[in-house]
Formats: sequence, structure tokens, C-alpha cells
Amino acid sequence: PLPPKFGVETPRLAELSDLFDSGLDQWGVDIFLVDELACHKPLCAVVYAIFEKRDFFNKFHIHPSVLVNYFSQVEQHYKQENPYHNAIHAADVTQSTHVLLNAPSIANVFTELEILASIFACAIHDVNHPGVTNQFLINTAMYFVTYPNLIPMNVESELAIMYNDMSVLENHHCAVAFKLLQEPSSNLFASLDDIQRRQLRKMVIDMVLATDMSKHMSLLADLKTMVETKKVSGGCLLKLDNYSEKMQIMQNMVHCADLSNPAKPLPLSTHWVTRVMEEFFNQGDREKALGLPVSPMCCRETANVEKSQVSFIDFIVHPLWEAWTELVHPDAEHILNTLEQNRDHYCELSAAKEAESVK
Ligand SMILES: COc1ccc(-c2ccn(C[C@@H](O)CN3CCOCC3)n2)cc1OC1CCCC1
Ligand SMILES: [Zn+2]
Repeated sequence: PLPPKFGVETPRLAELSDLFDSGLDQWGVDIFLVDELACHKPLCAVVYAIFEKRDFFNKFHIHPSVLVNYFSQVEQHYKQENPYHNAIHAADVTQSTHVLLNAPSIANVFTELEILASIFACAIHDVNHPGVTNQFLINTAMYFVTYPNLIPMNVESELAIMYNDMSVLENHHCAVAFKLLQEPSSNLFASLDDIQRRQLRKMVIDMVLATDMSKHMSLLADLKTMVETKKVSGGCLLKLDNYSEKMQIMQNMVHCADLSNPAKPLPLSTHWVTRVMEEFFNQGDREKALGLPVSPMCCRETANVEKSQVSFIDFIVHPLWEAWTELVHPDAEHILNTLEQNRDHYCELSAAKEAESVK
């Protein structure tokens, strides 16, 4: 028996279907509307729709009910109490990568298995995120050593102990996702052969671990080198023969999607800013309560939201999207333009706020 369409029981199925028909392949689809129409199961709905659009059910002999069983589990393991790192963010990054993969200049670069691995990696890339940063987990891990009499205030600080402070969150997301795959009713990759399953697992781990922001600078450096060599080799990308070069592209693609909020239509971008700041401020509140130094941009009283966004865009997001836009030239021009327009908007807001405060 087939599960409900898109794997979600919703009275607004027709509207969801129409939104996917017009928006699934579009940069800037309203993912918050998807969340509403899909009765707050946006990840299940988006993954189901992408699998259908890319004919993955047939290509990889996956029964829709197995997909729904697995991604319902994954969705439940995203903490919906997180203002930012929740299933909507996972659905957003997954749909964004689906669009990036459609760029004409990288058509035929990736195999179907590489595309499956990329979509899967995005869907699970932040699963069970605790709503705090790696730094917070590392700082609190030693807390119990310092104050052993404190009851374990949260299971999260066990994570840094578990992963020895190395890409703590990203290791956790991968482990949880693959653990959930062991459930017999969720055996998504049962019909792949052993080689394919091993290749997919390695690719997913490589992509998810690359979403650790501390890897950003080295990832971007690799991307720039690739763009330089691509220029030299007459603009074709097809010389991606070895795994490492192909994986660099896939890692940067997922990283771009993960940092795509400022490059989306302004109403979506500002909605994400509100959510991420709320999550950072919650962390700042906890750091204050614990007597820990408050992380950058996490202090509710002193943070300058607009200014932080301008810096985030200027130092992290724009350099990354500039390199990606060059790699897939001219397919991502409109995305870079939106990013630059949004940056100017935050800049004007920041200046207006500045002018207000000195009156
Ligand atoms: C829409 O804007 C953002 C969307 C997503 C993120 C984002 C997601 C994951 N991260 C990584 C942090 O969890 C870890 N960082 C290490 C540096 O210190 C701050 C914490 N960041 C940040 C965003 O803006 C920031 C908040 C104000 C300006 C920058
Ligand atoms: Zn993310």
C-alpha cells in the first residue's frame, strides 16, 4: 500500500502539490509555507517530492513507504523547539541543493548515486541538533570535571566527550542518521549493492563533516583553486575524474546551501535571521547562567543583528557564493545578485540604527 502523498497526512494536499509543481525547482520557494501545508513535516514532504521528481523510487528501487518510515524518524529527531536548527532548515538546505544540482553547467557531472548521496546528506545534515554551537558543547564538557556535584544538566555536553571536541555536532548528526537506517522498516538503501552502499556512506560522511564551519576557509580555498584551474582548462568541468575533486564540489555545494539564507529573497532571509538570532540568544542566556563567557553575537542585550549579518555576508557568505557563481557561471548570477541586494539592505538598516542611536 502506498503512503499518503509526500508522506504527510494533510488536508491541504492540493495546495502542497501545486506549490511543489511551481516551486520545487525554484530558488526561493517559501519553505515556511511548505512547513504549514505539510502539517509541520516539511522534511518528509520535500524529500518525497525530490525523490519523485528525480525518479529515485525507481532508479534505486525504494518503496515510498520505506522513505516515509525513515524520514519520519529523521524528522522526529530534529528538535522542533530549536528556532533555527530544526526540520525546516533541513528541508530548506535539501531543496536548495536540489536546485543547485540542476545548474546546466554541472549537468552530467554527477552520477545518480552522487546526487542521491547529496540529497540524503542535506536532509540529515543537522539531525538532532541541540541548538547550541560546537564551542558551547566543548566549553560545557569540562563543566562536570570542574563541578562534579552538578546533576548532568544536559546530555549534550556528553557529545564533546564522545567526539573529543572534533566536529562534535557534525559527527553526531551522521551517527544518528545512520543509526536510524538500521531500523528494518527504514532500510532505504536495501536495494543498493554493497559497493554502492559503502560509497554512499563515505560520500555522506564527507559532506556532513564538511558543514562544520571551522572547515569553511579550507573548503573555500579548494573551491577557488578549482575555479582557477577550470578557467585554465577552457571552462569545462568534465575533467573531474578523481573522487577528491568531485567531493570538493559536492562539499562546497552543500555548504553553499547551508549558508544560503542571506542569498534568498529578502522576506525569507530576514525570517531566518530572526530564528538564528533567537537560537544564539538562547545559547547566550545559558552561557550567562553557567557563568561562561558569552559567545560572539549571542548576547541578547548587546548584539547588533544587522551589523553581524553584514559581516557574516562580507567575510563568509559572499566569498563562498562568489566562488560558486564563478564555478557554475552563468547559472548562479541571480543568486549572487540577491545576496548583494540583501547585504545592502542590512547595511542600510544598520546605518539607520546607528543614526538613530546617536540622536
Ligand atoms: C541568517 O544568518 C545566519 C544563518 C546561519 C548561521 C549559522 C548556522 C550555523 N552557524 C555556525 C554557528 O553555529 C557557529 N558560529 C561560530 C562563530 O561564532 C558564532 C557561531 N552559523 C549564522 C547566521 O548569521 C549569524 C548570526 C548573525 C551573523 C552570523
Ligand atoms: Zn545546517
